[in-house]
Amino acid sequence: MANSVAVSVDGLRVVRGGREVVRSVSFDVPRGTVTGLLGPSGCGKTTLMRAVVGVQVVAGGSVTVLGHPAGSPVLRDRIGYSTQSPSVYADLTVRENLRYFASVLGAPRSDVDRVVDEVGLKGQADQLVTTLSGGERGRASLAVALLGRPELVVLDEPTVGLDPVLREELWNLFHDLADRGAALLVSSHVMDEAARCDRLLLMREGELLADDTPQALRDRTGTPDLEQAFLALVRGTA
Ligand SMILES: Nc1ncnc2c1ncn2[C@@H]1O[C@H](COP(=O)(O)OP(=O)(O)OP(=O)(O)O)[C@@H](O)[C@H]1O
Repeated sequence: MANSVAVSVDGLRVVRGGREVVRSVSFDVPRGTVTGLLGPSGCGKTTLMRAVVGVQVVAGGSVTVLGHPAGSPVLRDRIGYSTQSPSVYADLTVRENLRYFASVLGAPRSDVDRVVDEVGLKGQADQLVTTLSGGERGRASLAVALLGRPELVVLDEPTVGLDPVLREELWNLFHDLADRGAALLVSSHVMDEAARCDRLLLMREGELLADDTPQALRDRTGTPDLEQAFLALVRGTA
């Protein structure tokens, strides 16, 4: 039987610029769920995601992804990662970018139309990336991360700058992907997105304050509001 844990992080420590920005963090990301990574700007979310996708030098601890050490070459086409800065070629159209990345990743060509549709860029598929809005460019990057149906999808603030309708559509897409068995690790610094996650990792100053379901966090802190729950955890009153 396949392991139900997609990512296992144990005692992870990361030092950047001479400062420990991730301090002994441990958690699992289960398959078939959307796990949210939430916390204020600068708390270490991107650094943690970089460690999971295997592009971050770590000072200690271990990160195991789909049964392999993070960064193993065998994981290359099993993980989709979308960074905060769009990583698509500005002088190509959306479709040209996706065809190129599909061939690099060995994903079927039919995937191009699927992911264009999933991120809601059908109307812009033949537009040059340079002419896209910021939100559209971000979605083009997201489309690249979804090529090849990765088992783990790591998305760094994928809904920044999007209107509420698009945000809703993308969160529905994330849950569809999880229902099909993928593990998603999605960061946000907007607390109202926390309620949309199956599980939450709340981070502050390089440490994990909580690793639980939204409901359990509300129950534990005695507040119906996740922002208030976060504040209660910060103040140590929960
Ligand atoms: N290359 C670097 N050199 C030195 N310090 C760094 C470097 N990259 C990040 N940091 C520091 O590490 C800490 C964590 O940064 P990180 O980008 O992981 O935060 P974040 O939670 O993703 O923030 P945001 O929500 O603003 O993107 C920050 O204090 C940041 O200033």
